[in-house]
Order: sequence, then structure tokens, then C-alpha cells
Amino acid sequence: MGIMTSSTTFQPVLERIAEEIERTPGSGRPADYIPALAARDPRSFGMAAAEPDGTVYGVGDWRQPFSAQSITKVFTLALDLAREGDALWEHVGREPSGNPFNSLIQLEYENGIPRNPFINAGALVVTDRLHTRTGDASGELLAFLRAESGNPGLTFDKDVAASEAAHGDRNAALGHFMASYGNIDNPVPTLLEQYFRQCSIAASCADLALATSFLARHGIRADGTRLLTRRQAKQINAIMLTCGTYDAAGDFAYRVGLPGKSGVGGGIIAVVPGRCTLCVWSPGLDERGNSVAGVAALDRFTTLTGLSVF
Ligand SMILES: NC(=O)CC[C@H](N)C(=O)O
Repeated sequence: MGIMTSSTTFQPVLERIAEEIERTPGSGRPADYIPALAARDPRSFGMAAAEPDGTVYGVGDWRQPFSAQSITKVFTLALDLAREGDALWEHVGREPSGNPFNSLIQLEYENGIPRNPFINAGALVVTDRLHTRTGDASGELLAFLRAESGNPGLTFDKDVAASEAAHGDRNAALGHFMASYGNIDNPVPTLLEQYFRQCSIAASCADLALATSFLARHGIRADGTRLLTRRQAKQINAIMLTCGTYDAAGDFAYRVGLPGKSGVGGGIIAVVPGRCTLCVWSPGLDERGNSVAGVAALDRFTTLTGLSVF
């Protein structure tokens, strides 16, 4: 297959990738620290590509909802940045952490200011600030995802949220620790409830590829209104590239060459600015919490199409 031109449909390349993935034995394991996620079939695989005009292509389980988890951190960041602008960066950094997504270790050295908005500590800060500004951070997020995906049926998965809350000691520790530095406004239990609801949102590859399209459209929402300035959209894409897959961000950039964001539900979103967005889902994770087949599929996509930011 040659390098893609702007008029090419993405369907054949997605089909080819799905065939290749099917031929490679499934590897990785579903997240087991959130019991409700452990039950997923690691062989599930879906992939969608959305063009900026809303055309979506897909293969496999691309219409099956899965737990969005940390993918939602991209959207809460966008929603908060749109409201508060650069003041946010006094409360959370923009550097890769080089540590696992739920690590506590850097926080004390860095006085309760998390390295970036995509590790759990940073996402807690962003959700806290969005909650202060809107009174309902997770509700704001859900409304945004419904509007951008065009799917009014998107909803929270109460079982996943409850399962995570019941095993949420580490996120609670992060929240309380940052509160001790004055970097959390809301009561920590309120914040955790918001954060677990946020992570529990169930959505398909098609939904999430469409919901990410504002980043391919340089900040413009599905209805044509502007959420982010072009510069802010560029900034979020840059943070996805450097921090979106945690301590594997270097390897993800090396293999895939796109801004991306993973979640422990096995989903990964990625952006080809100006051209398309992608969402791939397969629940088997590597030891850093990224979908094994998902990264492989995105690697194949950029290799086969020649579409990457490099
Ligand atoms: N990497 C992830 O998807 C982590 C999100 C998960 N809800 C957690 O806080 O542990």
C-alpha cells in the first residue's frame, strides 16, 4: 500500500491492520487492579479513524463500548484549559514523568505539583479545577463527549466507578497528599467521586475518535464553535506526545509518531493534526498500562499510511 493522499478512504488500511492483529497471538493482560475491568476478553480488538468532517471508518469491535479510563484526561484538560487558560500551569507541570501513571514518588520532591496532566496526580488537579469552575466536572465531561461523538447514549458505568472507588487507596493518597500542599480546592472525597465517574465513562472507538476530532481541527468543536485556540490545541497535542502513554511515551513516539493517550481499559486515542483522529481498543495491557495490540495497530497505521507528525 502506498502513502495515502488526502482523498483516500481509511477503510482498506484499517482492514489490513485488523487482519494482521488477528494473526498475531494476543498478548498483554487486562487491568486487574480495577476488578470490574479484569473480566474483559483480551482478544477483543477494534479500531476507528475519523476525518475532521465527521466521516468515520472502523473495523472489528469498533462500535463496542469499553471503559475510557485515562483517555478522558485529554478532554478534562481541554475543558479546563478553555476556561482558565495558562493559570492552570501554576498547578500542574508539562514534563514527562518517567514514572508509572499512579506513582507518588515525585510529588513530595516537587511540592505537590504533579509533573503533567496525564498521570493520575495531574489529572486529579485538572478535575478538581474543572469541578470548581463548573460545579460538576464529570457531568461537563459527559455532555462534551455526547456532543462531540453525536452519541447521546454515552454514560457512566456505575459498576466500574464503584469497583475503582473500592480499590482507590492510591488515588486517595495522591489526592490527600496534594491537598496537604494546598493544590486541591474541593474536599478529597468529592474529587475522588468526580474522578472515578470520569474514568468510568463507557464509549466505543467510533465515539472516542469523533470526540477527539477537535484536536485534529485545531480546537474547533463538532458544531463549528471554537473550544481551544489553535495554540492551545497544539499544546495539548504536544503534551499527549510527550506524556500520553506515561513512562512509555518515548517508545510510543518512536513507534507511532503521533500524539496519543492511553487508558487502562485498553483504549488509545491518537491525532494526526489536520487529517484524522484514531481510536483503537484491545484490553490486553503491557506492564506500563498501554494496550499491546493497540500500540501495534497504531504503529502499523502510521507505517502503512505515512501519516505521522514526523
Ligand atoms: N491509566 C489509567 O487509565 C488509570 C485510570 C484509572 N482510573 C486510575 O486512576 O488508576
